[in-house]
Amino acid sequence: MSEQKQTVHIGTRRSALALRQVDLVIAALQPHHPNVHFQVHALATLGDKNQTASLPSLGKGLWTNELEAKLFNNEVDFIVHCLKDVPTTLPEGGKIGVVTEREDPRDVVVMKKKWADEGKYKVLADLPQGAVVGTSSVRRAAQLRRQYPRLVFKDVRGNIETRMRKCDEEDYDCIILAAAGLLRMGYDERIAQWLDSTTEGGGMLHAVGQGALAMEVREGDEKTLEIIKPLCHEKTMLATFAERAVMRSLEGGCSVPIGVETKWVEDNKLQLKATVVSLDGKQSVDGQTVELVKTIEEAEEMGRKLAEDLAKRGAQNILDVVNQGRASGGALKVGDL
Ligand SMILES: NCc1[nH]cc(CCC(=O)O)c1CC(=O)O
Repeated sequence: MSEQKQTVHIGTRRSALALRQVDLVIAALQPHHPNVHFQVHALATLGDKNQTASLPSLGKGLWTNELEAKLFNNEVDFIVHCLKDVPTTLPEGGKIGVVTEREDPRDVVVMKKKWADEGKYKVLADLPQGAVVGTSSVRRAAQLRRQYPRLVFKDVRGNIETRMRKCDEEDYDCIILAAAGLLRMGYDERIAQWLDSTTEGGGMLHAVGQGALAMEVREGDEKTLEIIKPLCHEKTMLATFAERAVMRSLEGGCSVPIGVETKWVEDNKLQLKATVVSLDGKQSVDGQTVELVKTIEEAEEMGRKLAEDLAKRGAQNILDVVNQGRASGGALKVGDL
């Protein structure tokens, strides 16, 4: 008699990217658990439903709250998140059990199709005075304002396909996206320029956790943890937990102008860079450190220490202005400045 199949329930957003990510997770887990049926539960979160408001105005948990409700009422056994969308402090009872091996964490430029086809503009430095860059990320807008003060920044909301369509058809010259989303969806050919701390002409540091997937479980659910742990990538988990500690210590959220970059420079030595930039791009505080990191605790302590260094050198003042502006309903759209 065939062995009874066990069913494991997975929660996910229902965007094309999120569904693609769950497919990748199931394809990687199934060989480890041939007798498990993975059942996908997809839903729209606040961030998916509200495609018009600025991201900062939607608050923390805009990509996760509804999924965590299903986790805590036992409708799902774990959630597949984009780690960068997971607030740095989880609700009571939630735990990040697994972080997958990271896709390329960089941000990239997608040029308007007309410009790409004509070869008119290839990189940000080619764009003329007043050219329009689409992004709803204050992190992206603040850093690029600093590097390219002649450019104009304008909100662009929606999933990857929607944002590329708006770029091609509406009043944008380019948009800024995460490479990871484009690569997972097979849109590699739309990548015009890669942006990181070494980009010629001016780049930027990526979002905390960008490019990594996180699997959230109920605290103490060792059974589910046992099922998903084959996908845990230690170096990515350590690096992203150091990044998350920077943001947590600066009391930032998903929508604050904090950029990071991590790199394993020797076997167990982690290089951590971070930057905090004012929304208008005119003030910034940058820092970096290299430390021996072998445990989550060491990773988080590294992030905390760098955050304290940044705060002492003016980063906290920059973030206080950002948060005061938000509290008074100030500039919440990247185009408001
Ligand atoms: N909510 C936006 C979001 N969350 C995660 C990704 C990219 C995929 C990743 O970082 O793993 C994106 C799209 C983007 O920033 O362009």
